Amino acid sequence: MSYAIEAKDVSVRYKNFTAIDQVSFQLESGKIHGLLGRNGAGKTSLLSVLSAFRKTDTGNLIIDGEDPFENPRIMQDTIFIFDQHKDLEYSYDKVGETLKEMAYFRPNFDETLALQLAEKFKLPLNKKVNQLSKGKKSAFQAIIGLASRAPLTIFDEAYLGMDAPTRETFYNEILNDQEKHPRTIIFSTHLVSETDYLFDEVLMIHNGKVLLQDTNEQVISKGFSITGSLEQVDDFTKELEVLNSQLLGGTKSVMVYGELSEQQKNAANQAGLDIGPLSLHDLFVHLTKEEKE
Ligand SMILES: Nc1ncnc2c1ncn2[C@@H]1O[C@H](COP(=O)(O)OP(=O)(O)OP(=O)(O)O)[C@@H](O)[C@H]1O
Repeated sequence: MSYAIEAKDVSVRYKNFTAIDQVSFQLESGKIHGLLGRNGAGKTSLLSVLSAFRKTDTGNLIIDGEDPFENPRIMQDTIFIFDQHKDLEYSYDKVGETLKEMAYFRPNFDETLALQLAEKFKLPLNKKVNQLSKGKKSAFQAIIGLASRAPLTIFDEAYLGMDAPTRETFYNEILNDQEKHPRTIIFSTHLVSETDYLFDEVLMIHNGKVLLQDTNEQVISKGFSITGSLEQVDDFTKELEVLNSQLLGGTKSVMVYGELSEQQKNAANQAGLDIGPLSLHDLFVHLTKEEKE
């Protein structure tokens, strides 16, 4: 199974508004891809074409070698979990029965896993789906997403309504099952600080454009905090991309994004500057900051 994705000049438009603007990227199969973007960045719009819900307005999208739109094979192999709480209001069947019935619709559905997860998420199997609380409805959908073991599994802010311990269970179960049954997972979020450990690769979008795409490791390796005396920090960072800076008395601390050579790191040490790492959260917050914020 090789659910690699290739997007070339893909746009998504709503009448005159361009939500995704000629983006190109490749997503490797069998990996967990973090799709990061602020509110309105275009995450759901992009996922709507990746999940074959709608056709791209420009460009080419190839999933597992084919155009996914109206493609029964790719659609069967894709699961798109998003906030469907309104639809679930019309689900009058019991949780346990609904999970068991999923096997009819999803060829790889693992009923045993679904029931184990229902126990972990403390889902009452005898309750009707529409009677579940908001967080439990999200857990119910997350279980379907995981137990379907779809070659292309898409979670669009699928944790909405879950409390913090439940979200952690969800994240850990993604990692557990992915280790045993690798698939291509796209996980969209702006809760970067609590999800960063999930991602093999990161696709950051902003105002409908790709801001960066790389392995999580590579992205992190380009973020640094540099702290020291005001003059030394200013001198050292004059050629670097400074994301943010803070001044406390005569001490300045800046966040920079870019490669630092060993020579530059040695020079910083000699100048008495402290160099530290940045988190994916820090990078996300500062790389997507608008000028007036
Ligand atoms: N049906 C629509 N008609 C017009 N504009 C839309 C429509 N759906 C989305 N948009 C616009 O497209 C842009 C991207 O929206 P989208 O929902 O894809 O963002 P998002 O990154 O998923 O945001 P959030 O994190 O807030 O869910 C926004 O400016 C939004 O207002």
